Amino acid sequence: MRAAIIGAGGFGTSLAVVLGGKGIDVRLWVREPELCRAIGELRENRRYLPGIEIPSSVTPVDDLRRALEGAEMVVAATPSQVARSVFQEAAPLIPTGVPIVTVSKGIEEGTRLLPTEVLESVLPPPFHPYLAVLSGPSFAREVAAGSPTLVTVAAHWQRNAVVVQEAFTAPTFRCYTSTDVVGVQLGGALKNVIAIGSGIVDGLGFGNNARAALITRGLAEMARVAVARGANPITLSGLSGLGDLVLTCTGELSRNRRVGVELGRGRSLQEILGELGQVAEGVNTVRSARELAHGLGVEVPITDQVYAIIHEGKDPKRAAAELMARALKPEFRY
Ligand SMILES: NC(=O)c1ccc[n+]([C@@H]2O[C@H](COP(=O)([O-])OP(=O)(O)OC[C@H]3O[C@@H](n4cnc5c(N)ncnc54)[C@H](O)[C@@H]3O)[C@@H](O)[C@H]2O)c1
Ligand SMILES: O=P(O)(O)OC[C@H](O)CO
Repeated sequence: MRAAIIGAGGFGTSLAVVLGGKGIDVRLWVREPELCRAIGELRENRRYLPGIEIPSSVTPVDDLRRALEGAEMVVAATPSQVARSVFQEAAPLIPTGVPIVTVSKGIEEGTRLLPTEVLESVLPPPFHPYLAVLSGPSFAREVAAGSPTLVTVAAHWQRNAVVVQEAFTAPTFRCYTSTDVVGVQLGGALKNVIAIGSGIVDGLGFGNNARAALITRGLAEMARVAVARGANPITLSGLSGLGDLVLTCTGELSRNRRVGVELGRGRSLQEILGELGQVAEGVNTVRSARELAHGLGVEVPITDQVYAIIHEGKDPKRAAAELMARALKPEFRY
């Protein structure tokens, strides 16, 4: 099999390691020509995934045409806000009838579209049945290091999900399937916002009770939005909901959580992002998630406060106090 991975950040590179490790012929599209050359020479992506050896079956290329020629599976691994521009250029080069799997976790700004919907809007209709999403608790570094990782592959067409499941499954990378394309993508996108909130809680030094409560009420909020957008609520208790939420809200490797910790400590967003040098999807997703939820008439108090802290400079302590002072209510409305 030949696979094209479009995007050589941490995650695209880690998936190249997984597929390449299975002997799959991988073309890894690297946007930056110098980085592309360095990956080829050093067999390592020192910019986004240092210390991990890239198998010889992975060929880094900086040309989309070379990346996509003869591809039997295409993996879209760019940050979600640039997927549209990259795939507008890639569209005429993608072979027909092959799975196109997005691994981006976000909601496009302005359109509020999910990654598969962005791809649908730039690819002609014959490509649409082949779209899929792979999502779940999967830090790139742990995936590439061979730590056991479990994810979900969702596609409207079950057969397509199975093809992708079989292509990715490896001894340390186990894939489940789903047909809830919306639920799986919203789980992956919205958890980043709650992870920033969880980081803020930790940065403020609030302790374990507060973090557990934030995760639990965050999940309730994610499920409300997802259901209003047509998802099955059970999906949100799966790998791409609860699984990824717990990982990102508690794991030291999470960039979204790190942004939150530093915000909670009182540092400015600009300073934090300047130091990070990688994508923290929740920073943009919080805006689209809030718009999406308000448009659907869904209450998202945590998202609202994370938005106000990030984009309106609200004091995190005041945001926490306002969450605690909300009107009293039953935990669930059965
Ligand atoms: N890193 C992880 O652990 C992980 C795990 C699962 C999913 N994801 C998701 O994968 C997606 C990619 O994240 P990542 O962590 O690999 O990214 P990263 O932060 O490691 O790297 C950023 C990537 O974005 C590319 N990029 C930046 N500006 C661009 C532009 N204008 N046009 C095209 N490409 C541009 C860079 O070339 C680089 O490949 C995100 O949606 C992320 O949520 C990441
Ligand atoms: O580092 P983060 O916060 O972008 O999280 C990475 C992945 O989404 C974890 O599954």
